[in-house]
Amino acid sequence: MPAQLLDGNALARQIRRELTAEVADFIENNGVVPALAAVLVGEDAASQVYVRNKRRDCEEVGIQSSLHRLGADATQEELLNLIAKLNRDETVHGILVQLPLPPQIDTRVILEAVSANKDVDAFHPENVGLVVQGQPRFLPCTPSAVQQILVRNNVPIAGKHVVVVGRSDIVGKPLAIMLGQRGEGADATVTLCHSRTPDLGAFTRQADILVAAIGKPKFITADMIRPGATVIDVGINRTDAGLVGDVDFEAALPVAGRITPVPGGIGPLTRVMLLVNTLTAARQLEM
Ligand SMILES: Nc1nc(=O)c2c([nH]1)NC[C@@H]1CN(c3ccc(C(=O)N[C@@H](CCC(=O)O)C(=O)O)cc3)C=[N+]21
Repeated sequence: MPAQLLDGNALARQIRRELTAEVADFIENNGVVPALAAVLVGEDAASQVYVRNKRRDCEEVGIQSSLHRLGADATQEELLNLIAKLNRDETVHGILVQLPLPPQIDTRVILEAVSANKDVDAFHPENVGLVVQGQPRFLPCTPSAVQQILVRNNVPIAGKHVVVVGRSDIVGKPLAIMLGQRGEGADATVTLCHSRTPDLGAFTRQADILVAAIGKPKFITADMIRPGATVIDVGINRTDAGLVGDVDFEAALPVAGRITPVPGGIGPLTRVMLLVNTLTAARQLEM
């Protein structure tokens, strides 16, 4: 039997429906519309598409969104000034600085400048620390998307062996921490593998849940998957053949027990988590 598809588009739609009601309630009770400010620096084509999609998502659930653009030659000071203005603006609850930033700008400096209370990406060191301590203010969007697609599809996590491949600050590292945490949707035994892991297949074949977050097209091949395992593909790789994940999907399908497609898997859910965090930010700031 081929793998069950874990449909990120369908789940994203369902969560947006739930959020629409919660946002309406919030507006009725507080007389304030939750608002996200997106900051886009430069002309990167993919970034423009992402930001447009995020704003469309906001509109669908009743969250206000604004777009703040700077040219590709913007200085760090200009960007810091814009962020300071958005930090002070009481009508803005969430701030998202789309990555990557141009080379003349120090990304760490920028991510630290965003008010931790408005940091809906959860990239600020204070918010990273709170996640590590199990007291999150916001959950990082892609790791949260992975956790939610598992939980909402009743994939058992507690006591299972999760193998995460890829140790980035925005996906692999926080995800490994979250799934290994004590509590709901967690309590897994987690192995974090990366580019310096020798005999990677020996690790991935032990996974009940295998998460591919490497950023290399079709890097995870069928022989690296334990039969029946749940395979979560976080990869978004633009190739001549279109958008492909980090997993060789066609080859994995007859081996895996469950699998997320690309597109239509973790990507759309990641965007939903930004909406969730924006509502959370509005609740915390308007209390
Ligand atoms: N501050 C910041 N926060 C981010 O969360 C952030 C970022 N910068 N920079 C870039 C990455 C990438 N990312 C994606 C989100 C959704 C899809 C997504 O919706 N993907 C669709 C396909 C969309 C398409 O065709 O490109 C899918 O997988 O079905 C993809 C990629 C968020 N990122």
